[in-house]
Amino acid sequence: MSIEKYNFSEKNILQFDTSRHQLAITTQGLQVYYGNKHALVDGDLEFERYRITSLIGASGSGKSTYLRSLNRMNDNVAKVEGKILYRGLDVNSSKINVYEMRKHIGMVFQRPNPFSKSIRANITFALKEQGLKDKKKLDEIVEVSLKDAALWDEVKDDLDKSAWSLSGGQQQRLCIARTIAMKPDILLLDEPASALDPISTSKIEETLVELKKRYTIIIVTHNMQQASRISDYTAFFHMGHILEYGKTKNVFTTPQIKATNDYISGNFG
Ligand SMILES: Nc1ncnc2c1ncn2[C@@H]1O[C@H](COP(=O)(O)OP(=O)(O)OP(=O)(O)O)[C@@H](O)[C@H]1O
Repeated sequence: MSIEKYNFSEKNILQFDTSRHQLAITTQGLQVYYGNKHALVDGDLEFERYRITSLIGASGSGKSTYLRSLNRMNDNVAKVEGKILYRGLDVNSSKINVYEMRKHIGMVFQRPNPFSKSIRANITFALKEQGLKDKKKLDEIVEVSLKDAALWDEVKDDLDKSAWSLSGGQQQRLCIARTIAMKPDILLLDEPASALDPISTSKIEETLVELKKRYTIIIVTHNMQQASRISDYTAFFHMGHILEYGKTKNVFTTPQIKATNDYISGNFG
């Protein structure tokens, strides 16, 4: 398939045939440099569709660098080499329309960052920018997205209140709702609960486990309990290398290498 600029639309990318394609996204030979700093040395991973994969490892090991490369958040910040294969296209190609691609591969950041707008407008803003005007349709997307992010019951009577009136945990679920309103295939989350209290954290975790029925989720986390509670697969990063990858249960109970064992048992990092 040729990759021309602006062709990242549904009709131009491969449709998933779930009987044949089990992988949502794959990276091959991904390497990232910040100037002379070789922050990601060998980023080869495959992400199974409709699963949660945790990226774990000590501070500075390259987890966020890897995650942010998956939807080109490192453009203009770092040099990214290698392939990111998604539905027949290389996301890392200079010919990709990054704006369109991010509708398919969405990201939620560490700190909740709702727009300074109403709860409703946080969800409808990008949709309206894209030309969706039908109020009924917009209302429907607001409701479905907030329900999917497990926030609807808490905010349904306050949709026109400022998003900033919400608690940190609610703001983060609003950011998840805002991202899934674009109907992405893949959700990237960079420590989405690290700034939240334990109750908000467990709500986010429950939400993610529900969401994996329809989305492929890749999450950076420092919280080992969180990784083992919610993820199907875990990748262990160490000094820019992905040293271990496998089913979460196996990585946590029978790690294959000492560095993984040391990290998950708290001996370093
Ligand atoms: N914008 C940047 N400019 C220069 N160096 C950077 C930049 N971002 C990250 N790095 C460096 O790249 C390496 C990997 O950082 P990265 O943030 O990916 O690690 P991490 O495993 O996600 O760490 P943490 O868990 O602390 O977020 C580190 O040495 C970091 O200092």
